[in-house]
Amino acid sequence: MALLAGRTVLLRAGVRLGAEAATRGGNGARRFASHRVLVEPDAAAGIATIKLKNPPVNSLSLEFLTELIICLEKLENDKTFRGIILTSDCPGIFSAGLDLREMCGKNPAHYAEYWRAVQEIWLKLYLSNMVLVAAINGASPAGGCLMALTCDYRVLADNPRYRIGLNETLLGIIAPFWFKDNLVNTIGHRAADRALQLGLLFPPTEALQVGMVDQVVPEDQIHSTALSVMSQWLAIPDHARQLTKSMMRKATADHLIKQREADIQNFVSFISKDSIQKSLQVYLEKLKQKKH
Ligand SMILES: CCCCCCCCCCCCC/C=C/C(=O)SCCNC(=O)CCNC(=O)[C@H](O)C(C)(C)COP(=O)(O)OP(=O)(O)OC[C@H]1O[C@@H](n2cnc3c(N)ncnc32)[C@H](O)[C@@H]1OP(=O)(O)O
Repeated sequence: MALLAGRTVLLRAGVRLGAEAATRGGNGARRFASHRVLVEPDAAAGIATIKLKNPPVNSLSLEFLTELIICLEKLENDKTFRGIILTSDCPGIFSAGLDLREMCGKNPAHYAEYWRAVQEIWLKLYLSNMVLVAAINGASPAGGCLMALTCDYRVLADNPRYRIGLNETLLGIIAPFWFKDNLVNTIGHRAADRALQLGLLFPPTEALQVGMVDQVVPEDQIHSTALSVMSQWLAIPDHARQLTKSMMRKATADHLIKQREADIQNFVSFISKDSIQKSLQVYLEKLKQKKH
């Protein structure tokens, strides 16, 4: 059933899927992997585990986003799968968010192409017909947090270094309205107002308290917990759950869909400003110097 999916992916022609491979797993399910997106299918259970693998920090580059979008489309169109567990293959990092190098020192056409891909991954995840469970096994700032927020349920590993939140203001940039909408829908208006203005990154206990995640578990239990949550969600008849999900999310998604082009133009003109470019460069430089 395709109640929510089925929209077109608008992406640059010629983006390579790298070493994409499709083979048959032990249980007969197709196993497909690209350079950076590993898919572990469990056909019997109807679940695919997506492991993000773009070391060192799973930053969301254009190529990585493109691979992820294609992977999600394949899974969405494959009736074998009713649920996805989204997790990371990079130790200690779920995702560092948008790749700052895609937003620095490039031309307006590149910024526009990049932003369209960011919008697309959000729409694909947020409107998926499948049950999405985020098994957050590492730090999850900004775009990394946003990916987790699109899921139906979030389990976070209990490690004080695994902070999660929309920290855009700390970089001198602004979370777009649809990041904000997704956060407000998750933690409520007052908590989102404070979290966004201060760019808060919540450690696990606080993330649970504010409702940013649904459960915090010891790190070695993250996958088993995600599987058990998934089986609970998959016990609900698909049509009822999907229609309910659509009812809950459609207005938020439509808010972006109706003004996608204007949102791209806003992003391009904002990110192209000298002052913003300067802030991003300083932030990147600080990240690099942190090690030395
Ligand atoms: C009227 C108003 C109109 C408004 C219009 C609005 C328009 C919209 C505006 C723009 C909106 C943009 C939204 C942005 C969303 C984002 O996601 S921005 C990205 C935010 N991410 C972060 O702040 C995370 C930064 N990274 C870290 O904090 C740490 O790296 C980590 C994730 C906690 C991991 O730490 P550690 O394991 O110690 O690794 P590091 O040594 O720090 O990093 C390793 C290398 O990776 C590089 N790197 C890290 N993060 C990124 C990244 N996001 N992008 C690119 N590269 C990254 C880091 O520099 C290191 O590189 P090397 O030194 O070369 O090894």
